[in-house]
Amino acid sequence: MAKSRRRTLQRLNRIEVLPPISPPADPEHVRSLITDLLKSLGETPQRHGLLKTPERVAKALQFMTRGYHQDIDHLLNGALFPIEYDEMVIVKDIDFFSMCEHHMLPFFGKCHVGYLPNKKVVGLSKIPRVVDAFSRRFQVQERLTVQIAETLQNKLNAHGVGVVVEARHLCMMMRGVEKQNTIAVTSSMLGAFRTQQQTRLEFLKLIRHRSVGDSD
Ligand SMILES: Nc1nc2c(ncn2[C@@H]2O[C@H](COP(=O)(O)OP(=O)(O)OP(=O)(O)O)[C@@H](O)[C@H]2O)c(=O)[nH]1
Ligand SMILES: [Zn+2]
Repeated sequence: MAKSRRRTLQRLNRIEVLPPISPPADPEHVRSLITDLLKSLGETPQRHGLLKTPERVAKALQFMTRGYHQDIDHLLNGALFPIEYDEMVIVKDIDFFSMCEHHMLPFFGKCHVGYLPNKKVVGLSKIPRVVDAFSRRFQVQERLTVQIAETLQNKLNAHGVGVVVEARHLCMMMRGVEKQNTIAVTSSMLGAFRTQQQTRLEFLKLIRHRSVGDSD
């Protein structure tokens, strides 16, 4: 099989193996698990300060993992516009928060997205929404990066997509190797962003460029 076809199939496969949309967790069950967790860690869940903690944690976890219940098609449908614009579109400095799947601790930072439209553009706000849908889950940074890029490529049928994610991982800061200033950078370059060096360089230059509204 030709190399490029194998690569395309691998890409499609990765999209197809996205976890299905799951129903929201039962809050009562999560609350009791948190109570047990507190007990196991040596706490007394009945003491005053902890009485509402399981409920608060259940709510917080539900919020921080809401990506599992988001339908990307639904999210993008209605915001794909047939517009003749064939220059690069970039939405950069998108703040995100995710949770590392190894330690269930946050990793967070910025995501930069660029694409070369092919007869249609997507509503600008939908790009951060896609970033949120994939980051609000238990993740590794590499998979997050690829899922954002491949979803946009797939849904927009773009000439190319580039995604760069820069993040700090609390599992490397507050435990483990304890490095406070380390930033992990990942990227996924598809289509023209992979095959044309000039396109990739333009994207990388523009995401480094100082933005409107930035202070001096
Ligand atoms: N590639 C990748 N690794 C990650 C990510 N988040 C956390 N990790 C790493 O996952 C690895 C898990 O390694 P293990 O040796 O199984 O776990 P550990 O003993 O807790 O590792 P330390 O963090 O080194 O203490 C660590 O090296 C983490 O830094 C991520 O998004 N991408
Ligand atoms: Zn981790």
